Amino acid sequence: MTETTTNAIELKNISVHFNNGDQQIDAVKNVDLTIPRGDIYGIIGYSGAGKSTLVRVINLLQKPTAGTVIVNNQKIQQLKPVELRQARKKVSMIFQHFNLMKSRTVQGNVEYPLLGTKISKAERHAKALKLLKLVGLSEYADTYPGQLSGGQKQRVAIARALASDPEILISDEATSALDPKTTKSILELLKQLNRDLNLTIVLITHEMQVIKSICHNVAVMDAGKIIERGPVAKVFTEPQQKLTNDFVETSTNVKEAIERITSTIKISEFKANQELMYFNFIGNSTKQSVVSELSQKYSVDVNILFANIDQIDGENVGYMIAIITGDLAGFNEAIRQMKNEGVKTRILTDGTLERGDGQ
Ligand SMILES: Nc1ncnc2c1ncn2[C@@H]1O[C@H](COP(=O)(O)OP(=O)(O)OP(=O)(O)O)[C@@H](O)[C@H]1O
Repeated sequence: MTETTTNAIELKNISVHFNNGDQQIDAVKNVDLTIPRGDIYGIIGYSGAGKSTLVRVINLLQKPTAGTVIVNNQKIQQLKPVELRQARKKVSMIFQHFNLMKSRTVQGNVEYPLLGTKISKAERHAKALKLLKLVGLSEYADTYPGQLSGGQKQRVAIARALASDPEILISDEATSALDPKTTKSILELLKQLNRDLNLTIVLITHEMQVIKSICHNVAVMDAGKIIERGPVAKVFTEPQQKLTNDFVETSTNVKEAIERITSTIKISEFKANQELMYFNFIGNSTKQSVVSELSQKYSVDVNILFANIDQIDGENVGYMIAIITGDLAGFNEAIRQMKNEGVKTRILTDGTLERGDGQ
């Protein structure tokens, strides 16, 4: 008997090895992963990190070499084939390339998972139409996939994935082939399904932007391991690993901004009372309050070169790069005060975020 929990998925000490001729590939190495019911959980990593292999373990599309897979409180490796078939229906997948059948209509594609089940033809039709309405494609029932845009195809794939009334939806790079606007609309749809159907969503991506827009929690994978995990707002503002930091900086444009700024201004010509600084703040601190606090309270001058505010899992997160001019005492006091208020500061002396730490 497995203990009953509120977790949708528990992977315990999972390893997956492939044999490629003489070579063994360790695609997943001793991974533990717990995903609460109703969560939107992101898994991010570069190509080859082992993300797809790991999520395919959830419905045993990929048998793990070692470890335990618990889905909906069932140890699914112990299920009989007929029970496993039932359990698998509760876990649906969507993919980057939609995998629709060209020769069937949109409605035919959505009905496909219901063929061979006990429900009647009329019920099947009604269910497909209801799902097409849910994904905003009612008027496309008789259309063929070839006549649809990428975003519409993904909506059909989502409707088809929902046909078996799943409790878990796995999205494997489902927005990677879509433009930014369409990506946004598909992510909005996933968010809505998570909310309205209490669908647990496991979302694989290589883009932190995607994680940021809909996930509550995130795990970062590298070379078969989870190297960092936690609530998205925390991982975003306090990345512990360099790889995580790279993903964060790329998605916030901070890295690009630093490169642009340090190539256009000459830090070597700064006066003794000038610093190039990076600020990062969550929640109520705003660009205005950071700037006004610095300039009014501590008599330092702030010349903003870059500023950006992000929404991460419902929280405001701000990033700012500025040249600060002022006397040392006021400057140090300002930094101390901001640190107390949760504003992170770094001196970008050599043009990178790695060196020079005002914290
Ligand atoms: N069936 C297989 N046989 C042999 N090696 C495999 C197999 N499936 C995956 N691999 C290898 O396992 C490693 C992890 O692959 P996986 O597809 O899980 O990574 P990923 O993070 O999902 O990357 P991508 O985003 O490119 O799909 C890679 O080195 C890959 O070549």
